[in-house]
Amino acid sequence: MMLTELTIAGAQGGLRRREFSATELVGAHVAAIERLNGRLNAFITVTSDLALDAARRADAILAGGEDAPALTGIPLGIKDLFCTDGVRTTAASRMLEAFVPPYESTVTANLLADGAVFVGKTNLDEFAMGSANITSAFGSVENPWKRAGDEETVLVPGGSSGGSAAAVAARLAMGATGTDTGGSIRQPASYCGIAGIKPTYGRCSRWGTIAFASSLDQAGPMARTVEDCAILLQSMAGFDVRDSTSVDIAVPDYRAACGRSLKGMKVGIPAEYRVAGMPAEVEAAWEQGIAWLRDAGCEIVEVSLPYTKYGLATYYIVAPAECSSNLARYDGVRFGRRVPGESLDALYEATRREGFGAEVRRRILMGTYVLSAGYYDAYYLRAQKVRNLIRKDFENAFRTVDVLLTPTAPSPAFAQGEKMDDPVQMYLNDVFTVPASMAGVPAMSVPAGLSASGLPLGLQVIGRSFDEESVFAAASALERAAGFTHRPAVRAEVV
Ligand SMILES: NC(=O)C[C@H](N)C(=O)O
Repeated sequence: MMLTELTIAGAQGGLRRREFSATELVGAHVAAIERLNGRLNAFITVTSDLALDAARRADAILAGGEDAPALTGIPLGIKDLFCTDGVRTTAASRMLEAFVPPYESTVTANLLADGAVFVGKTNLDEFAMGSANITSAFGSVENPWKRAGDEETVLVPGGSSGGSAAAVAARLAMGATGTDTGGSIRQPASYCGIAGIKPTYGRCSRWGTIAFASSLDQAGPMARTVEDCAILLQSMAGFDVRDSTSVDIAVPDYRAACGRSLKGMKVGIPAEYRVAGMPAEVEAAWEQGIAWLRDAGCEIVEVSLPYTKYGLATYYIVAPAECSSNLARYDGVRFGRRVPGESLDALYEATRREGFGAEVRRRILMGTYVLSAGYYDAYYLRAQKVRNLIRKDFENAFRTVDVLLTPTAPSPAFAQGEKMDDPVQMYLNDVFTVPASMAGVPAMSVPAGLSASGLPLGLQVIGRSFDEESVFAAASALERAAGFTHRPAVRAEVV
């Protein structure tokens, strides 16, 4: 049996039926990481020994009988933005190169309590700022997919959770955690041919997740199937007194929502997402998705989200503003890197100049500018007002429909080196994902098919606040209709 090909749902059964042990399952993934991570660079830190120890403990628990927690023995990658007790957590930044947290984030603590085994910390854009995983201080990540007939060109995995997406696609982990501020789970999932959900803002605790833009950051799972994402989110989600923005409402049975009948579900197609210049194949994948949902019994309704066109512009005001404030803590005094200087100001400057990469500095500068006296009203305050209008757009749409369907990204994965010198081109990758982030509503990317060049294209399902169940139901119907069994060129079994 090819253990690295299993889904989480499949492995849960196999472990309980003793078809293989957790040590074998984790061992197969650790071996795959050892063979492939040198090339893909999906992990910043590999924790093989810790993982194999945890796998042995998992086997002892599984031997103990039926009530082993749900994720016992399941190997996962953890985005290196989640603090992990005793395991280095870098945010892919030189600033935190040697930071070993003395505590565990709530999301990873929840996964550990359910028995999950962490095989390592996955690469990302520095402080989660980027859409191609090229801003990491630990080097870029290679997308395991190749354009048809072109083994040479290295493609980006998307970002910022690019290491998580590449690791899951290449079968180095069965699932992974991601975080999504403006698309960081959904866009890399789309580029790497896997599923990923950004839950409703407030569904997962942000405690112990290194902050980028606190009013937008949300943790979520990435895995090869919709059901596996449901299984992971079940564990990750929940109220936490330590995060005042986490919401105290019950977490429903997400797995039961997968495969639920869609008869009578109303699906909105937002007119404003038909942007000029969208590649024909992305549009075609979208039309196909609409047809699949109609065939599954949904009623398709045209809706309007008029403020969508301001989504990107306002995101790139609000997110940098919050980032400039959150990242002020990296001053060389309290923790992280310190570069000595003759005065306190000199120490701050030297530390921040050396510790932050170009994209992080750009965001801090933009953020500081839009928050500064004289510009605050013109930019930040206005952006917040527009954000409210974007949120109202969604509220209005969800009065008549249950979910929305859109493409996840305007293109398939692009080549490393492309769009590097043009930040605005890079920001445009987020055009379809950012509005749901601004509104705080849940949104999921699911693989829908391949482009003419043989690369995965994702579709996005957006739902009402706290109604991830409808999102899972629609996404699993799309997954079934798409029958996406394609696998990337670079993966565990082919090396
Ligand atoms: N963090 C994210 O959601 C990624 C987004 N592309 C950004 O650069 O802000």
